[in-house]
Amino acid sequence: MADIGWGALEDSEGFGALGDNIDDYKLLFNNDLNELKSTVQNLKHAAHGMIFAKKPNLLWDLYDQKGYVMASTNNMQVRFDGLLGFPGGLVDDGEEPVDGINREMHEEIGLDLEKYFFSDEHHIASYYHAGKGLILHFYLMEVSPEDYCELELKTLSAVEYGIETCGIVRVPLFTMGDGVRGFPAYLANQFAGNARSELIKGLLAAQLFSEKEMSVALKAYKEYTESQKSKKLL
Ligand SMILES: O=c1[nH]cnc2c1ncn2[C@@H]1O[C@H](COP(=O)(O)OP(=O)(O)O)[C@@H](O)[C@H]1O
Repeated sequence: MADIGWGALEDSEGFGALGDNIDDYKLLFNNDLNELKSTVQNLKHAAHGMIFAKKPNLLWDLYDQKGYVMASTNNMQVRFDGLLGFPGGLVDDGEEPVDGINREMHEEIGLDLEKYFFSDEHHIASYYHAGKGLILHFYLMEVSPEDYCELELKTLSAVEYGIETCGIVRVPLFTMGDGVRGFPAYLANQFAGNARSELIKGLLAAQLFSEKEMSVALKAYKEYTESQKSKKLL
């Protein structure tokens, strides 16, 4: 494989560097955000969003699917860099995060901004990574199941499809008989930034999972990843 290094990507490669510890991402409250803006020079912002629809139905007459969650594009494993993440991206200098997410949503999933756009009301959390000088803003938007399916189809003709985005995936919202396959196994993928935590937060905020259901799923995910550490996989 040719090693061509970073080239033109060099300026931004540090933001996506692998090996983050989830504790590096601190949840911000309004005052924290204002204080950071006045005290830290060269803060960089990124904004990502989860689009979901609620449609309880039984997959194979067995598993309650609860609904649809577009937890990805802009690159999920499937991202250009091999990771999973939500649509969105870096906010341009001088741009507001909410304008950044709308721009990125249009570029990456072809979101029709005349019909759907993210506003401050959709913002549910922001996180700060001090080492990277990066603030991640996370948004959540519900659409109807019919519109969700239409949005999915549009992703194939988005400007960035095949470049930054390699296709969307739906997140399985159920757990199978072995207690791992389904949502817990999905969590064991590699995610960009703190997208795994954002997904968990988004599913709870959307009331697609109860706290109890989530804690059972997280326990299964943790036990599974722990058990994999001692396995020879290749
Ligand atoms: O879904 C996500 N949630 C949280 N952080 C993410 C997600 N996707 C990417 N990131 C992080 O956001 C930053 C910007 O990456 P991204 O690839 O989205 O921006 P870009 O497409 O503008 O280069 C990186 O630090 C990356 O690790």
